[in-house]
Amino acid sequence: MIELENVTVIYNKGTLDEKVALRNVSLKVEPGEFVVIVGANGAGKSTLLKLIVGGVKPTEGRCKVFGQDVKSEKIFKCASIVCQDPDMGVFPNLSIEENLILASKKGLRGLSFGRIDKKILELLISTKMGLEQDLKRKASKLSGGQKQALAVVMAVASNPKLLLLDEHTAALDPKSTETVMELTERINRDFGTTILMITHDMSIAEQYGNTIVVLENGKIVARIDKRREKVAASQLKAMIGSMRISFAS
Ligand SMILES: Nc1ncnc2c1ncn2[C@@H]1O[C@H](COP(=O)(O)OP(=O)(O)OP(=O)(O)O)[C@@H](O)[C@H]1O
Repeated sequence: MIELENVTVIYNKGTLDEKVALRNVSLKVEPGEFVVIVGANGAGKSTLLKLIVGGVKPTEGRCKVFGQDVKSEKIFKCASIVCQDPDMGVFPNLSIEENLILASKKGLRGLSFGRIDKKILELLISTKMGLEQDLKRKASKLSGGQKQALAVVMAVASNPKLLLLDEHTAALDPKSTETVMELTERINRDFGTTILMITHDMSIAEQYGNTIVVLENGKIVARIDKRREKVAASQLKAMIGSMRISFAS
């Protein structure tokens, strides 16, 4: 599904501001995998996600998604992204229902509002956040946790093959974090959606996903298959170097 071959990304190449963000990175992600990406600030995690959606191009090497070189307009139809700010993932002046219907029509022309898909409504109910109780409520009236749960459900409303999550629980309290992570896991398990998730929370990395990719200074320094070996949050912290980052756990 995703194949990076010796990818190097250099920002502002040839200028005084030149910055190597990824160095000779090779990575394969299979369909249905749930990959957790960890690493200190500046390690290159967001650059990796930007590469996959075509936001940056490899300076060297090759990045293929769905078997082809990345073309942003094609990726847009098959992938969704949720970032860390709960206000970025929802349309505040639209109701919960309108947000979901709009999200399900991603990439289609026109805004014909219809009904919410049964599968999406069930997913919303499964969060136990009460979102389904008043679908006419404006998104601006929701709590941060509710907004982020809605943003994740919206992200899968268009049946994407790939879900990219950039610290999507970073702004949430522990209870909402657990709810949103359980929702994330359910999407991977029940829909088979491939997930790439960045987190600074090592207890989340320990608990969720099947693969952990550790980035350091633009290089992949470890790829851990959790189905074969267990890894504790404390080990991950030690691996990254706890002096260089403040962890949530
Ligand atoms: N648009 C840009 N122009 C120049 N340098 C950039 C740009 N984006 C990122 N960088 C640099 O590239 C390196 C990798 O950045 P990136 O955002 O990928 O790291 P990260 O691991 O996601 O960090 P964080 O955990 O702080 O979000 C950093 O040194 C950063 O300063």
